[in-house]
Amino acid sequence: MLGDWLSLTLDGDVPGEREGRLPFGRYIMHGPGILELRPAACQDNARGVVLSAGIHGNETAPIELIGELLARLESGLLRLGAPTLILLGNLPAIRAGLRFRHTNLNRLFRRDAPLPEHDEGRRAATLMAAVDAFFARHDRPPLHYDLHTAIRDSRYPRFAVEPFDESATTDADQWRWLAAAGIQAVLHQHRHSWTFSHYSRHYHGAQAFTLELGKAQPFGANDLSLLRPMQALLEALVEGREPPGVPPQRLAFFRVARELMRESEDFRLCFPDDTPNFTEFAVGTKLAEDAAAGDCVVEDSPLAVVFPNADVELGARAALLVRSAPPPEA
Ligand SMILES: O=C(O)CCC(=O)N[C@@H](CCC(=O)O)C(=O)O
Ligand SMILES: [Zn+2]
Repeated sequence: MLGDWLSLTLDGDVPGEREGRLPFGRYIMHGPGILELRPAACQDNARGVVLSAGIHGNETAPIELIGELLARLESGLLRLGAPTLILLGNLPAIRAGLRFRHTNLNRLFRRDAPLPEHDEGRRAATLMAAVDAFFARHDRPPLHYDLHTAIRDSRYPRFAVEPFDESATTDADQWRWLAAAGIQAVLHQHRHSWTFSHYSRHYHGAQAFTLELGKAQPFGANDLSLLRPMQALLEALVEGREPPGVPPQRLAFFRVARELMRESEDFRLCFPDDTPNFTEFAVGTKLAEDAAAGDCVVEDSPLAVVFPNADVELGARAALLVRSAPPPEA
């Protein structure tokens, strides 16, 4: 049954059985794209694990990765040992192969602002409620990995975005696990970003990251062999085992210096569309022209660009401008 859950969900079918048995526990379908796995026996080290994918509908590799995880749980190759919530984000956008339909779902995860009255607004509310209920049900250290792929190539194809929060701290173990899982760089956010991983960190104190796992490709075109170390991390988490870790020296750390916002219709980035993430620009380089905000020029010291995208909504982020940062203290 679980092996079919992804395809049934994406076909828009309602699976007949909403609850069922697994070799080492039970599954409960709380709604479309919301699947909880409850272990028969919870391991001592188990976290409350939230894994989300498809928050952007065109980012398919993480969905395929989760499909493999579910198949291995169902066949008993993996021994479920941690409460786990699997979430598929923007279902209509996944079906259409689009990043989003009306607005970027990954900017809507906040409690203090009205949500838009369309698919993405309603989905954000549903996903937040699912996470709240899951973390309330399971008294385990909360963890949320929101799995994505990026539009462009990257000097570091696999990297983590650490959401900002004044009071949350990241356990040193996370860097060791992520390094062992093939993550190559970490980007610290500099302010609240209202993304899904930020939601879990800010409101639940979870160990939470957006994980960028390569470049976005259509279903079937992903090379999952590059994600085997990440698969090993996810498997350890759902089994409630302590994941493998390596010294995090191999991670490159960056901090956001500023966000480049699109303020007007008359906006353009002054570098080629296919510029890879983390490409560095020298002081004095003009990065963008905006009829309202004026030119954006690199000042003080070189800046690298991450997630450049001129084609965003007005008032949205068109790029993160980042600088290398010291590794966090162990
Ligand atoms: O490749 C791109 O330009 C976008 C990739 C993407 O979807 N990134 C996430 C990052 C979320 C975060 O800042 O934690 C996003 O933009 O939502
Ligand atoms: Zn994404």
